[in-house]
Amino acid sequence: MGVSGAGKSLVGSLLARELGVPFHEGDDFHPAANVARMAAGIPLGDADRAEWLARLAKVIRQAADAGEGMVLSCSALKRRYRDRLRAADPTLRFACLAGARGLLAQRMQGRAGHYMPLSLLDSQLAALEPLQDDEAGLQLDIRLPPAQLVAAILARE
Ligand SMILES: Nc1ncnc2c1ncn2[C@@H]1O[C@H](COP(=O)(O)OP(=O)(O)O)[C@@H](O)[C@H]1O
Ligand SMILES: O=C(O)[C@H](O)[C@@H](O)[C@H](O)[C@H](O)COP(=O)(O)O
Repeated sequence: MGVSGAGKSLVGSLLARELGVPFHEGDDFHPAANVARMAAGIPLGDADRAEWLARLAKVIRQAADAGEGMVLSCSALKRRYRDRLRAADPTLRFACLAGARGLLAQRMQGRAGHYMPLSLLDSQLAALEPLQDDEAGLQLDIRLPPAQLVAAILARE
């Protein structure tokens, strides 16, 4: 989890590979209208994210019911979004990728062909509610190289 540019897709896919489990890219579950909003520079609100979260919860529940592990990259910016996802699998754990605005902006600008404009970074940071003490998971510093981030997550397995 984390704001745009935090490294969810990169770190999540590497983690899934290490674990030998499927990787799901949360962005792929946004309704087309959400992608259009973001591409137009309009931040998503709670109502926009409801269907997306329902789709993510379904993926989580299916894996849990099958007794299979998986890694899902998704922003999950607010506590209540994470509660919604945890309801699908109470054993869900979150790795929160966190860092400074400057580095996030640099990383957003450094990737090509993504619909998410840099202008939405501040709204993402404003919406972000960090992991709370009673939420299973860990917070990670995005200044670390991807392999070290993966190792830190695996060390908590
Ligand atoms: N820890 C890291 N160190 C160096 N580059 C990174 C790191 N994490 C991500 N990146 C790069 O930053 C950009 C944004 O990462 P990405 O995984 O697309 O973020 P998100 O999915 O959270 O939006 C990508 O170009 C990615 O390769
Ligand atoms: O809840 C949201 O507002 C979105 O999920 C958002 O956080 C996400 O960042 C975009 O979908 C762009 O995707 P990237 O995070 O891959 O840039």
